[in-house]
Amino acid sequence: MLIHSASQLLTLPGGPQRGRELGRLGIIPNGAVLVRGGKIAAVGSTAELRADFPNEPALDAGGKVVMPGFVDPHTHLVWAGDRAAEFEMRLEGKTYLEIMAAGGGIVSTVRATRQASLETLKDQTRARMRSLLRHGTTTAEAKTGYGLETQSELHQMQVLLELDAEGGLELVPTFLGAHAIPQETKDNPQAFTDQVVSEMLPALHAWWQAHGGQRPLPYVDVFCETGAFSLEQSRQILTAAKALGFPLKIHADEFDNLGGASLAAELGAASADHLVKTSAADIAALARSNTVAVALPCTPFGLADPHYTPARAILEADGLLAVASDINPGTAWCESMQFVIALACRYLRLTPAQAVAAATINAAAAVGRAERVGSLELGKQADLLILSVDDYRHLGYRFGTNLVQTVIKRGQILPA
Ligand SMILES: N=CN[C@@H](CCC(=O)O)C(=O)O
Ligand SMILES: [Zn+2]
Repeated sequence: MLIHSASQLLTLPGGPQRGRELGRLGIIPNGAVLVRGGKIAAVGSTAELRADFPNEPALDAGGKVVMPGFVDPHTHLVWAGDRAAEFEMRLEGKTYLEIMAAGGGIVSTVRATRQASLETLKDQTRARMRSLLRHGTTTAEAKTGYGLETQSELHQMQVLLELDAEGGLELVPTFLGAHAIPQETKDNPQAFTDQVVSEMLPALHAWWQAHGGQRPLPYVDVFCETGAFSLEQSRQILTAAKALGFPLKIHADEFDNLGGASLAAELGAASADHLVKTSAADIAALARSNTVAVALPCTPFGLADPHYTPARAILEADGLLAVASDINPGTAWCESMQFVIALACRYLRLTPAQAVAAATINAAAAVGRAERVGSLELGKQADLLILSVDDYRHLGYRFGTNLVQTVIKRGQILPA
């Protein structure tokens, strides 16, 4: 299939974009892309590709933007129920950490999720996945983390693998058994940390040998935060995971600066996420590493908190920056990377070009898939979008409407 007559074909060439390089879109005006066998077979001008492939079935992009599908590198997609009541409590003055300390927050979603059957969890998660796809996300990282005990966490992992196997939105699984301290051990975070290390991670490893098929091991993540896991406990969990061969991620500096970003850099984690209260020393450590800094602007927006990730400082330091939705039932039920881009332009002070690169090729790097998705380059997976606009800067500029007209996943046009 030859997709032609794109006003702007955004190719995002040359791999992940560090520091001031961020925003290299590789725009081909009046561009075209040849898709064969679910992969990108050629990119160029419409005139060139039409001359070279005259008999190829054609799809007219109609003078609109064509670009890679968004990669959402941080989601909590699997949960049951909702927390609308907590939203209201926050508006009335309670903080997220206060609600969490009083037995609400993450553990209240844990109660609902533990009770839900596999089919219920799949149905509720599938509905969100479809919405992500309609908004242009073609690959998403997805975390467990609403079980907080081995069987329930593995149940959520099973949901993720089964939904991924259905096709459509492609999922990159992450194990987040260390998402919060469960009610059972709420006065003893160290006991739960020890349980994650000695029971959950080995069980996950064994489960993966039986159920993971050919897939690489999933990421292991931890919520390093006041009221969740301390820096030392996070180190214990991530070090144990690394020893078992798992690739790593961390939630760091959402509310307090505990040093989780430096820990991520030291352990070679794929990403460190949130990074709102990150110190200059942590930023420098990240910038010296290949750990991607993942900003989640929907989260402070969702909490009506004025503090956002210091994205410009990360870029000045020559760090790798990506953006993600952080979709979750507590702080940020947002299915749209377009909205993430709109927030990133305003609150992270990124240009639309920087935000687009942070939501595609750099986001792919944050989930270890930069060789396969996130750009339109020869041999990569044909995951692409046709927008309803002729200038990519409408991403960021406009918000609250879906500017994605057509989604193509592995070369297949998805039903609208
Ligand atoms: N901060 C920790 N985890 C999620 C929130 C999850 C929830 O509140 O249910 C986050 O990344 O924002
Ligand atoms: Zn998260």
